Amino acid sequence: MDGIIEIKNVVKTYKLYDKPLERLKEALSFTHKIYHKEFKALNGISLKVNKGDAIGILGKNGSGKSTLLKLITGVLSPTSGTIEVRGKISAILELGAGFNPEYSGKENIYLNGLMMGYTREEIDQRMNDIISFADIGDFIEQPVKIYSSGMFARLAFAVSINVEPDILIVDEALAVGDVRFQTKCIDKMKELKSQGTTILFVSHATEQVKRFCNNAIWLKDGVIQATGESSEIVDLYEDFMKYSTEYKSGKETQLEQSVLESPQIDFVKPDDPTILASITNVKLNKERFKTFDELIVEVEYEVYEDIIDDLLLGVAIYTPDREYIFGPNTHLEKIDIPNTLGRHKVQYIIPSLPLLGGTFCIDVGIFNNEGIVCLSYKESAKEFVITNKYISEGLVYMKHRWEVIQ
Ligand SMILES: Nc1ncnc2c1ncn2[C@@H]1O[C@H](COP(=O)(O)OP(=O)(O)OP(=O)(O)O)[C@@H](O)[C@H]1O
Repeated sequence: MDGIIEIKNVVKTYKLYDKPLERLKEALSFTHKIYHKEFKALNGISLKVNKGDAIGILGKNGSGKSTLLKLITGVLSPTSGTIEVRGKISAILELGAGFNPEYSGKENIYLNGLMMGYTREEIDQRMNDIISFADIGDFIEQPVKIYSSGMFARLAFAVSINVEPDILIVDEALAVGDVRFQTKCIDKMKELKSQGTTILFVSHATEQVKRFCNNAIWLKDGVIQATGESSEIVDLYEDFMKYSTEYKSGKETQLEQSVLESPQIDFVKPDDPTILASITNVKLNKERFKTFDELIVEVEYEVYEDIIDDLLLGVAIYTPDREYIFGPNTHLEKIDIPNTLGRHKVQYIIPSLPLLGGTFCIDVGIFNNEGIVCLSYKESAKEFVITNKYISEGLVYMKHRWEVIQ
């Protein structure tokens, strides 16, 4: 089936001038001298949106979100590439766009409705719904130039969602309303969604995107960095914003290559007699997980003494900013590990990872004397990412139940 919006290889270039005068100089130049630099706000965007999709658009300031939405609504045209839209769009892009400041709220409702192709009679039929949704009292008869930004948002929203669009575009408009109004808008957007309206939704409130949208795209420097199920993309995006970890492809490997990059050489005792043991390799079963997946950390280590008493292995999980989450060791759990001369491998297995979304690091250490003397320690030996469907909020999923008492 064809998408309701199809974008193919779209580039949008802006001309940047160092001084405003240079724009004029360029326009008047007989020799066609170029005074501008070119800046690609969008660089090769391809996207297909299906009818009934609710798509969240994520990206930090300047990543190209508004430019993309303006291209879809036709306010801007692309420098190259094609955009096809099959349906009536209602958009709240910038508050105030499409409103005449001198007109009253009511007159602006007519203005907007007519611009969307409705007749006066059709607008009259919807007028009461729009006014009651906006809920700004007598201000509806006042010129909108005296409105607060909150009132403006109410009116703009009321108009946009009461005109039965095929595609509703909401760019950060909710942020200005109060919580009660936001709830009302989300409820109305849900209603539209259930009736098959396609929704494009830009919000810095990523939880809203997670809850409301089925899919999301993450724009970075004018290109689509990742696209997919909304809560997975939100997790990746939030991680990037917190830790600047680059998105890695979701390819799952059997046991991936060690970060320690030690080549597989024969076991050789080091010359340095103070080195009693050493961690030589750490592998994970994959680098991207979902909550409740099995995590396997395989630790390879070498012992250079005939025997090391009380040898213990610890594996710890941290957040990238070194918040300690969990760190058991073989001594505490009375597990014997090989402690004689040679190379050994031990697996640490969490059958069902309770961690919710995010990036995590694994430290690995071998010790003796109940963990007091460290023989070898690898900080952040491996890193893994957890992305999920929206199942809960917080850091870990705890077993729980609910009971209704009354
Ligand atoms: N008319 C313009 N002329 C020149 N550059 C522009 C113009 N409009 C936008 N840009 C630049 O294009 C880039 C993308 O801007 P855009 O407004 O699409 O980003 P955004 O993701 O919506 O940002 P924000 O979250 O701050 O609204 C930015 O670097 C911006 O400075």
